Amino acid sequence: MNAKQLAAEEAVTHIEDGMIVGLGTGSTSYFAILGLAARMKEGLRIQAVASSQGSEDLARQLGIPILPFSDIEAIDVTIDGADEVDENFNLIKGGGGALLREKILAANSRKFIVIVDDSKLVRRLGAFSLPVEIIPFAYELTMRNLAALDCKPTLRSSEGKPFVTDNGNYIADCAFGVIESPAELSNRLKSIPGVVEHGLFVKMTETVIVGSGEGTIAYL
Ligand SMILES: O=C(CO)[C@H](O)[C@H](O)COP(=O)(O)O
Repeated sequence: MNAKQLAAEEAVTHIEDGMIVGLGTGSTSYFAILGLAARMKEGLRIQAVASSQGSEDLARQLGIPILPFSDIEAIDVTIDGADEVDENFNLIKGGGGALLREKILAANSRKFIVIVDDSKLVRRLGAFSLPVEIIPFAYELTMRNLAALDCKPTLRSSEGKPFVTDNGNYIADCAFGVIESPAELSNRLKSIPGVVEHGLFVKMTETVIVGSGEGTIAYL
């Protein structure tokens, strides 16, 4: 079993009958969705909400019921991956482009479990370019305002065209280098008109499960 799968399968053991589960996005969350479906085959009863169309489609294929948001008050547990986790449990997310929906799910969850392989652990965030979701209108100006925060923004592309999120927006991947203060940068990014959301998750989780290539699982 690979490191991502190990972390994902451990996270799934936290899910109990009757829970509403938030489904993350990405290759680690993929294993969590498979793990939930496997537990449902053994009798677990859950309902879910998803952070991307891809995760929703996968869940439906596997028979995991997806609820409309109008039917829920809160999410019991969300399980999701991350691109970087620092020593204070701050995260960079959005490598898969789903950061906006992922943050909405995490912010509305009683518990947010982050699952990663050990390559994602860093002392300080920033080696991974920070994904920032921006609206397409005047995105060139928004990118200039991002660059003024002392980073190098690159418009994410796919097959020669701008990558478009599930929300119809673009992603600017911003190379900051070491991020000294995630909380301060979060506020500065949110103050730029045209920025919808960014991939800094500041103090949003208390549970990080790490799988390693040696087959071990650790809770941070
Ligand atoms: O934030 C995400 C998607 O927007 C993912 O959780 C993050 O990119 C990690 O991906 P993976 O599990 O494939 O390594």
